Amino acid sequence: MTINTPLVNGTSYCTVTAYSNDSFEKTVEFYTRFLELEQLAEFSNKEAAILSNGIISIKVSLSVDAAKQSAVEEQIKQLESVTKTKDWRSQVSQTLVFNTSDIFSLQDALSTLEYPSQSYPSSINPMELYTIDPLGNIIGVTSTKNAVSIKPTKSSNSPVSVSSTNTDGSLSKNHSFTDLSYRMKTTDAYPSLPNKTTTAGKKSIAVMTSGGDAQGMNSNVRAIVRSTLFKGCRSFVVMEGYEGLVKGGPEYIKEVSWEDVRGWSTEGGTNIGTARCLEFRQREGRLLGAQHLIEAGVDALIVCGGDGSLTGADLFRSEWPSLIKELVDTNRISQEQFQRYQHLNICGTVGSIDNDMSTTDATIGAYSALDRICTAIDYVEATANSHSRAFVVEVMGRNCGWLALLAGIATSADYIFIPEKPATSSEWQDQMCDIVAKHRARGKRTTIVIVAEGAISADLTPISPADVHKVLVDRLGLDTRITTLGHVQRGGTAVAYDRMLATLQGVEAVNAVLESNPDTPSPLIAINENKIVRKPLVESVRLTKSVAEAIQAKDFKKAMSLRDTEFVEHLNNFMAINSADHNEALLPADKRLKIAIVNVGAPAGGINSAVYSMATYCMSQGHKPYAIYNGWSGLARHESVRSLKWEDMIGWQSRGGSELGTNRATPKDADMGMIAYYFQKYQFDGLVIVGGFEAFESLHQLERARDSYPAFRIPMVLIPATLSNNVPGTEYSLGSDTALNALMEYCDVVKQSAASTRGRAFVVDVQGGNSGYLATCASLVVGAHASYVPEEGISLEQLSQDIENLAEAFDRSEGRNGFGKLILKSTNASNALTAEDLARVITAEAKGQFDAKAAYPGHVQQGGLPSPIDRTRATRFAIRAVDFIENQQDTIRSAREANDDFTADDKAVSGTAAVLGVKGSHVVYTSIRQLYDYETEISKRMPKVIHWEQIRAIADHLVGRKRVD
Ligand SMILES: Nc1ncnc2c1ncn2[C@@H]1O[C@H](COP(=O)(O)OP(=O)(O)OP(=O)(O)O)[C@@H](O)[C@H]1O
Ligand SMILES: O=P(O)(O)OC[C@H]1O[C@](O)(CO)[C@@H](O)[C@@H]1O
Ligand SMILES: [Mg+2]
Repeated sequence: MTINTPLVNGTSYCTVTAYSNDSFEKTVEFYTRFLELEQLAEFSNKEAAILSNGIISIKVSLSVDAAKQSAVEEQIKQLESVTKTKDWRSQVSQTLVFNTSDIFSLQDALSTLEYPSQSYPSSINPMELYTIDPLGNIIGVTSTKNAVSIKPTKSSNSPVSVSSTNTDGSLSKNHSFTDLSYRMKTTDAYPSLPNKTTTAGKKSIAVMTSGGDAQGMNSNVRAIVRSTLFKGCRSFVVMEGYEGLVKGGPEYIKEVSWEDVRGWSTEGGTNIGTARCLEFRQREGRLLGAQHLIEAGVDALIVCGGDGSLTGADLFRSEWPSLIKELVDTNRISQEQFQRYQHLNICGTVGSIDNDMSTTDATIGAYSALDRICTAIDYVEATANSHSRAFVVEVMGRNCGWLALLAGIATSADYIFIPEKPATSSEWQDQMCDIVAKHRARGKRTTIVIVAEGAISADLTPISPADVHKVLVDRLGLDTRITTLGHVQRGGTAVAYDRMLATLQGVEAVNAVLESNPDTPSPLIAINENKIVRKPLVESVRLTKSVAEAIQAKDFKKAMSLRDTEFVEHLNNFMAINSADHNEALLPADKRLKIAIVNVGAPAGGINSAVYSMATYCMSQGHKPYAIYNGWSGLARHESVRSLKWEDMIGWQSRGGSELGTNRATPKDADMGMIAYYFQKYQFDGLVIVGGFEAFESLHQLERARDSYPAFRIPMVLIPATLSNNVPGTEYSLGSDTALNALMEYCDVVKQSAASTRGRAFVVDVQGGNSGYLATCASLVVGAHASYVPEEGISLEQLSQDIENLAEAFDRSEGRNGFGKLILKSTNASNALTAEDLARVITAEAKGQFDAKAAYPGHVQQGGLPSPIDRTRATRFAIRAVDFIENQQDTIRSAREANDDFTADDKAVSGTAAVLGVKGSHVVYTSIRQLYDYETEISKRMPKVIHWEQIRAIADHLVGRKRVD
């Protein structure tokens, strides 16, 4: 803390800094003291800042009354006592990583220090936090609402200025900082990159896979091995799960190197073997396990497995003291070993297709298994349709219904059976037959019923596919077949989501074991609301067990609540869309609306699913859904509006492309007047736009046109859908997952070709406009040697470094397989260099040692069928969009009634035209005004803040890419 001028009557300037990375409690105390100080002195100028490693700083100018001077000085001393005294500059890292929940708690305290700003209306952003570099320069501004921070990229060169103002409006700071194109946001969503440590005190970290194999386990092992080595530690794998521990020795507990896991991300199953090991369930088995770990000199064990494996891990942890005591007492380990291995440093990463572990939203493998199920059902649909048959499809999941539920939504199945929502035998029979019969009566030629392998009726009796088959045949006379998908569900390579999840969790698991001390509870690495987090293993195991107990006690509500955070919402969504208008509408007649939907921009996976879900949900609510075909130009030129009928949309949930037709014209391009005319004619009460940046532009234009055209004075909402994932207001757009998977599959094939050719690299040209999201995520999931994105550009220094790295890698390969190299280049990463040019440059520089070729996946990146993630998220978004239109009716009505000149400047009214987005797992709505005016780099068609910088760092780190700063 510095007091720049002595405290005297009048204004004195005082800088106070709190170091929140040290202790959160300390920081809270700091604020409390700070607020007390505010009671004693008048603050005329306040600045709150988040430093670049999460440290909080506050600067104030104090006007001190002479009578209170000593009290103020005393209070400042108190403040000093909760302020870290070490020289913090040496500790400040360049990466900002802070815990969002901490920030949210701190906001309450911070909001009392309202920091006014002219660049953001205070009603929108009551306060800004500043990111400050180690030398005290402001390098970014943060909205406390989003708890995001902004920092410039390293190779930046275009100046961006940030100004802040005092309470009286005078300029307080005007900073220019260089920022290449956009500012990157780093939150705690991703694990921090491990810092390289020295080999002093080298630890040995082992990883094993256990239980049923799951796609993505190999990515997890690869990330753990490489992060371990990067940290200067020794890396081991335990072969064959717990069996390897029980058997022990170098054959089962093997030391591995960086090269041993090369290319593993693209391989299915688990390359280090897995097993269901009976001996480990016995104490003697665990005793042997402990002995063998100690003999191998392993300090920490990371277990990738399902609920069973992690239950075993938890038991092993709790028994450890007694196990080593017995080992030393029976001379199976030495006193020295006994002393050294006092604590079992253990960590779980959840790998299982079942998604049945409490406290994590997704387990590694679950989305890949879902993908296999949806692909199989999409296939079955074709034959079912040909014969007009019913199919009962049994899916895995043990006692969890997640796979069946999500597959039910993604394939618009007619009926599902899951353990969490059982019915009595007569209830389910009647309900299923009623729904299937209604679907058939409306012309549906296929019937798909999904049965989770753990399905039960309300009295806990298992429901088998044969039971369901019998009812469909006996009561409905349907030609019915049973398809048991079996182990196909665990087959094939991991989808992109699982590769990312497994990789990020692997990196975090190594961080966790290295940071742990004997007092740290053993962690499980989970994903919550899209953030990689640590949970106490013991608690996760306890909660998981309580799901089974709740089902046994027939407390199904509790069982469901212990599943992942979206489970109940998914179930309600499934029920709402699958019965459409077959029953009495839910809303009374006066609440029923006419809602239009339109697709704008390029096709993206999930667009049809959004239309289908929106329309069927509207029907179940009692609304009338209208489709605008062929975008705004279709409407303006051909009045292409039709009300959507259930029977017209059969199969749309799973279909790629856009059934309604889409193009890039905005309302202004098409004809604003004609569009308003048709809105008036059809008396729409709400509008849902599905699309990317042109859809965003469209919403902006319509909202601004409300003053001139009363027909647009209705709630309007945008569902973001574009593979570029560049729509402001959301971290995720429909279609980006489909595109990522399409690109990933393409890259896997190209990489295989490169590996077989030996000495070859491919430069893959990646779509995405000015957004490097797709190239960045793809580089992580395919293990690309390097990626170039528009946000960073291509510097000659980095390019030459990458070529040098490439030469080194090919040198090391000595002609072995597995050395296919990929470089991903966003088309817009450079205006000067195409993928072709890059390939030529690399070939020339390689001087015959290797060569490079360009590869252009082009529009293949739009994907064929939408991925299950895009389908199920489309359903969630569409239903939320209709809810939004319902909820905004009163606001818009009173605004219409109150004012002939529609005052869209009013915040509540402008909020009725919004972008629906996802932040973490939360669906949020942000007004188009706020986004367009303050959060968008219009010329670049990009949000000002992007959230995935850390993925780039991790992708680079796992392939050993050297960066030129
Ligand atoms: N209660 C327990 N005590 C000791 N070990 C256990 C326990 N439960 C499971 N294990 C060990 O973990 C192994 C795997 O458990 P399980 O077969 O339940 O699979 P899982 O890890 O739940 O994975 P998945 O369900 O995806 O197949 C078991 O074979 C056993 O070796
Ligand atoms: O592969 P196994 O041993 O036959 O086990 C099948 C079980 O494993 C899982 O695939 C994963 O737990 C379950 O869904 C299924 O019940
Ligand atoms: Mg299990």
